[in-house]
Amino acid sequence: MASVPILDMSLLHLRASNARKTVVDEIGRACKTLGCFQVINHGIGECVTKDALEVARQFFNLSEDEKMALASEDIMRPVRFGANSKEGTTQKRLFLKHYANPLSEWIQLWPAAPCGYREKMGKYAVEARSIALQLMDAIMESLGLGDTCLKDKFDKGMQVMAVNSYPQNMSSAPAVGFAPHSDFGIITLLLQSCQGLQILDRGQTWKAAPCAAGALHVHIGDYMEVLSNGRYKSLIHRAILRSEQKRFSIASIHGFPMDDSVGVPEELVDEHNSKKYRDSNFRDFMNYLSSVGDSSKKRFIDQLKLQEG
Ligand SMILES: O=C(O)CCC(=O)C(=O)O
Ligand SMILES: [Fe+2]
Repeated sequence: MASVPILDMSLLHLRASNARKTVVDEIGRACKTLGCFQVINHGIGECVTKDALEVARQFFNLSEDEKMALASEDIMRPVRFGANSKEGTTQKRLFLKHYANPLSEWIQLWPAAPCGYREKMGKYAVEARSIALQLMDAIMESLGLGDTCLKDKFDKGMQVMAVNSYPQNMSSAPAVGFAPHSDFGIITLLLQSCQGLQILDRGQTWKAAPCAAGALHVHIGDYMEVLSNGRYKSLIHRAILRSEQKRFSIASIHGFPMDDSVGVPEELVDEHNSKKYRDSNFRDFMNYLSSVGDSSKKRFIDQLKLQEG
């Protein structure tokens, strides 16, 4: 099992004391040494997370035809349903992806069934976004960029919800349900119905991530690697199938506004630290994705790296 720091988010609100600084430093250390951490006391109620996982389960329980009628397979569409059979794994992960911010703009495109999907997933999406904003602020603060104009970009930033369903592993051999990858966004909040997430630690060893009740898993995406000029590397992770049961997870991925370019902040570039990544935006990522397909072993971040020297 990976030793993932569990941080108390309520301490972030104590601006007047040293408590906030202590947590910000701990977050910075976790981002640097591991690329992920987990948070407790984040303020999202237990019934909100339970309801979101429950409507996810109900969505995947619909017939194939019903699911296909509620979402498109087209990679460029805002509500997308698909399977990972192309990812080189033997058993299928099903996924539903949709945008979530601003919610009022997207929610009417979300699946109209099962009953309560929009309301319950929407409630979780809004709360997850609020946590993500607080965490992105804290992470920028840990880089010494607390007062930059990035706040506005975070506020108007995009949010993609990836709702995943993994079958029970029926074979006696371990099986990967989601091939190794890093997420393209700035940070990802991951809610899991049970254990199954594995992270590649800095010793290049796969370790199971804990799944404690009430804790949310947070990891660094490719765009945070760019925003930190490589100080915080995006986390490579995968999901394995459980032999005991089906598994569901909801990844809430947070980025800049869709058309805004993400680049290395000038504060992080000097004569000792060259700019390590080129500017890009979400559309560049989508174009990259449609050019390589889901099966790519390459990571988007590798396309952004500038040559040293
Ligand atoms: O199901 C999981 O634990 C991982 C999901 C994931 O990595 C993703 O949706 O990007
Ligand atoms: Fe992921």
